[in-house]
Amino acid sequence: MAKCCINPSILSADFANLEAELHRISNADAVHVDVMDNHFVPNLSLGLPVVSRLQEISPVPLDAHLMIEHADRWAPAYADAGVASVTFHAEASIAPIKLARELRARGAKAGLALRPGSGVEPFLDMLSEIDMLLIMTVEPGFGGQEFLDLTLPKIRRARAAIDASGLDVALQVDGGITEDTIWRAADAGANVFVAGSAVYGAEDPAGAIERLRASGRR
Ligand SMILES: O=C(CO)[C@@H](O)[C@H](O)COP(=O)(O)O
Repeated sequence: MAKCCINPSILSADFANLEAELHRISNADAVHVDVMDNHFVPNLSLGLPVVSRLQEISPVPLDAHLMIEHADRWAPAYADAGVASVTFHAEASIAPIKLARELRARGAKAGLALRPGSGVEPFLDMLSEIDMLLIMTVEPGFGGQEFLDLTLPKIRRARAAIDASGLDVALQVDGGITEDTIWRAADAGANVFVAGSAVYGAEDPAGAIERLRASGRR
């Protein structure tokens, strides 16, 4: 695998010491920021003002995952805040191609996310409009869940379509990623991995990132 990017999810971090927590994972490729609105998912996390502040203090680029309704309305502001990669849910967007173009026009990479139960096929014709496809490997909303094996065939189909397209689209997976599951997602074709509990639950988050990389490349 050419790439095995690990993006720790700050949902699992100690929010009281966020700046210190961010510096403990400075060997990560990006930090995955879970934005939840308590409507699209049954959980509430943080919003644009906090993400903007994180943007200022993070030693690595931000990878914002918007688990929010009305993505078309709210996502562009995250690109304007300088977030490197902004991922919105296909299920929360009325015009995903238009939104992806808008994010890119504002200088961000555009990501499209799918819930475990959403098919990938309806979105394969927009691969040229996005920089990353995120296949959720748990039901979005909470950290600490079990990796859903039923998502593996979808990851394989997405990988085949990306390879056939010849486009440089990252394939991200998020949820239940551990040293035991990362290699299976990698084997199916994922190359960007979000890990919350496996990183922040470890005594040495930087070491956990390296162990995940090694397992993802095996
Ligand atoms: O967005 C989500 C869940 O909605 C994920 O980013 C999780 O926060 C990842 O945490 P772990 O499953 O790795 O503990």
